[in-house]
This record gives sequence, structure tokens and C-alpha cells, in this order.
Amino acid sequence: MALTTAGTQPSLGEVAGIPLPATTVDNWPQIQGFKAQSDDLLICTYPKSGTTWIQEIVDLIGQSGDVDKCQRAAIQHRHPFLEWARPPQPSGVEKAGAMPRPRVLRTHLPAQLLPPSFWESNCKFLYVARNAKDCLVSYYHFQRMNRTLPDPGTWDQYFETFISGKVAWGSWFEHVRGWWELRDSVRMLFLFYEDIKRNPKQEIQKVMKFMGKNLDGAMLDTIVQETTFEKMKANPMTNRSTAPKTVLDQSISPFMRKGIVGDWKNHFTVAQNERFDEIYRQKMKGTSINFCTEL
Ligand SMILES: Nc1ncnc2c1ncn2[C@@H]1O[C@H](COP(=O)(O)OS(=O)(=O)O)[C@@H](OP(=O)(O)O)[C@H]1O
Repeated sequence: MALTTAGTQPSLGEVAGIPLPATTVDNWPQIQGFKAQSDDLLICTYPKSGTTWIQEIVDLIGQSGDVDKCQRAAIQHRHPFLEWARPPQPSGVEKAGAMPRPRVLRTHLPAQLLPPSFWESNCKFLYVARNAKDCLVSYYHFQRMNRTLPDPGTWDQYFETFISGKVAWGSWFEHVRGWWELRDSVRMLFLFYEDIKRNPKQEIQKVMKFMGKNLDGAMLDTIVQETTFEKMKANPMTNRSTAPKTVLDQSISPFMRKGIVGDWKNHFTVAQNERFDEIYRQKMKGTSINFCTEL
């Protein structure tokens, strides 16, 4: 069912009430049938939460800090995006199936839509969460420049769309809550974008340990330096500049946009902020999760 139609940009479909790109919905049986393996590492995020950042960190750790090896392909091609489907190109599931083990995969799916084999496989999950206000801002600018997602409309319109969960991959609140509640029942490392920003070395060490790697201090320093916002913005293998303009039009807004904590303050009106805080309190009631919205 189409939820949104704006201009010539595509509309969203949905699965079990969660809005998703229509091509993902069309490929749903293949996605649900995906066979996870025990040595998979699945990077899980709500969109715009630091997926690309953690991908580069994980890849550099996996390559023992060898920067040249991480230049082998653009970041979006290094770790198959599970629910990605754009025929006639191979789907995320097909790419993952053709990949040597151990595999690093990524998804934006909410926990309840994950293919069941992930829960049966005892694989590792690396979830990165970013505070909702900055996610909203980042998603708004991303939808302005991403030709595969609906046009976001005005800022005020998008604010309403986001808080009602009518964006691709659904409600931020439900996504974060769903994954947070699972963190102790599976092999999961749960990280926060704001913590990586505040203390990258400490958070990268957590990832290293979780991946079972033991890199020396010099390698760790290299990874910290190579994954700063500035470095990744200038790196053609991480800044998405290889994506065609018909997919990402970076003249409208760059993929590596600002990379800061607290940009919401430049977008939210006082009334929007108060309303958002109230909705946040209602929707996140009873969870123990804590976000930082400024550094
Ligand atoms: N190294 C580093 N440091 C800090 N911030 C970074 C970094 N790399 C990416 N980013 C910022 O992350 C936002 C993009 O999130 P995602 O990679 O999850 O996007 S996507 O969902 O995969 O499209 C997007 O955030 P905004 O700048 O706020 O829009 C990116 O700029």
C-alpha cells in the first residue's frame, strides 16, 4: 500500500504496519528467508544514526587498521544492506549470500521484522543509537537529497511525519525501544552516536573487544584518526560521492552533512521542542535508555 506520493519521487510500502521502501516490500519473501550464520556481525541502526561511521570503524578493525584495504570499495558496497533491493542489481540478500564468511552485514530493520534466522543463529548484533532530535534533522536533509525516498516536504511537515513514524523504517521510538529491550538476551553491543563523538577511542575499543580483536595502541590511534567526520567527509570511499546523482543529489545536501550533536537546536522551534519532549516522554515511558542531546 502506498503511504506517500510526492512529485516523481517513490512512495513507501509497508510490512506489518512499518513503512519501508516499496522495492524492499516487493522483495520481502527473499529477505525473510535470509539464512544468518553464527559468525555474522549485523550492524543495526535506525536511519541516520551513524551507520556509515560504525561501518568504517568495524572495517578498519577487521583489517587491523590497514587504511589501504578499506579503500577496496565504497562503503555502501563493503557490507551488504540486508533489505536493499533494486532489480536488476543483486539484492542485499544475494550479495550477502555470495560473500565469504565471516560476514559483516547491515540493516535498518526494526527488531520485530528481522529475518528469524538471525535469532536462531546466535550471531553478533552491533546497534548504534542516535538521539531522536538529531536523527530527525539528519533524516530531513537526507530525504531532500535522496531520490529513492519520498520528498520530505517542508520542515514543519516533516516534523509531523517523523513523530508519527510515517518515515521509511518506521518510528524512531519503537525502533530504539525494540532493540534496547533485546540487548541482554542476544550477543549485542549497544552504542550511542553521542558517546562515539565524545570519546571515540573508548567506544572503538569496545567494538574491538566485541569483535574479538586485539589491536595495539598505534592501530587504535590510526582508526580514531581515520574515522573523524572530516576524514570521512574527504574520503571518496566513505562520503558516498560514488553514488549517482539520480540516487543521492549531494548538491542539495551532502551525505556527510555536519556530523555533530545538537544540530536540532538550529531547526526546532521552541514550540516544536516542547511538543517533541512531551511525545518523547510518552513514547519512551518505562525504558531505562538515556540519550544525550548536546555535548
Ligand atoms: N565520522 C563521522 N563522525 C560523525 N558523524 C558522522 C560520521 N560519519 C557520518 N556521520 C553522520 O552520520 C549521519 C549519517 O548517518 P548514517 O550513516 O546512519 O546514514 S544512513 O542511514 O546510512 O543513510 C550524518 O549526520 P548529519 O551530518 O547530522 O546529517 C553524517 O554526517
